[in-house]
Amino acid sequence: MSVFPALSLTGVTLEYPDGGGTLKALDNVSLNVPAGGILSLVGPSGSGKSSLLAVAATLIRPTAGRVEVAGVDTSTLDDAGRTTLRRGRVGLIFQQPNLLPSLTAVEQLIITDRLRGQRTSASGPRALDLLDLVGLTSAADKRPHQLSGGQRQRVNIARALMGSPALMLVDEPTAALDHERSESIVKLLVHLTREFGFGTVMVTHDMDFVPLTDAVAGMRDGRLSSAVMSSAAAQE
Ligand SMILES: Nc1ncnc2c1ncn2[C@@H]1O[C@H](COP(=O)(O)OP(=O)(O)OP(=O)(O)O)[C@@H](O)[C@H]1O
Repeated sequence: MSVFPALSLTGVTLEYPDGGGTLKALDNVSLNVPAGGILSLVGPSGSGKSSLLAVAATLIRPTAGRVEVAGVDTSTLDDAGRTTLRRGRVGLIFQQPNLLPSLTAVEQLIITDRLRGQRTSASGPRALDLLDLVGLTSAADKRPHQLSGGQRQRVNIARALMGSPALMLVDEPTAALDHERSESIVKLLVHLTREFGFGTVMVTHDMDFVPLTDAVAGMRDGRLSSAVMSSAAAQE
């Protein structure tokens, strides 16, 4: 497992122009997510949760502060370097799986290797292994309209594992699912976090599943309450 935290934010502030002034979407946020640990991020609408994920994903540069992904200080990278880091080391899982309607489950995974510029015969077997791991062995040849909401989210998760992510950023993965399916998706994310040794930040509105994760941090008005992540949990 990596000696570096999967994600380290130090004094991160993100301002948006707002009328004549500025709005602080993130206000001096510091956070460490160890490899193999999973953090729940909760907070009211507009508190800055998506902004935190966007900064961690290197999609937005912060106004101030430091963002390190797997030990890489992202402020030292140009746009191309950030894109390479994101494609190679960051997995993104959103509420809506955004699968391509014409592709089968296994093709949804293989295409991500192509997008990374990797044309290798290993993509197919790896994609099938990952579908197996998320419980979709028999659904590899099905297209999105033939899958349930929970199965689509599992394809989405397997797709995010195709690179070798050090950091997994997950935004409301269960918002479209019933309670039982939601719980099994969160349990799967916890299991994969341990198994693959990446760090995970999961935004959730559902407090029921927070105890399944290692720690919880609350956001309010761009500020983060302390999130102490047990390294013991990360090393289980
Ligand atoms: N592109 C933008 N331009 C200007 N202001 C923005 C932009 N994106 C977000 N904001 C503002 O930044 C603040 C934080 O927004 P953010 O989307 O991060 O909150 P959130 O906690 O993810 O909300 P939700 O739970 O509704 O998704 C809000 O006040 C929002 O209006």
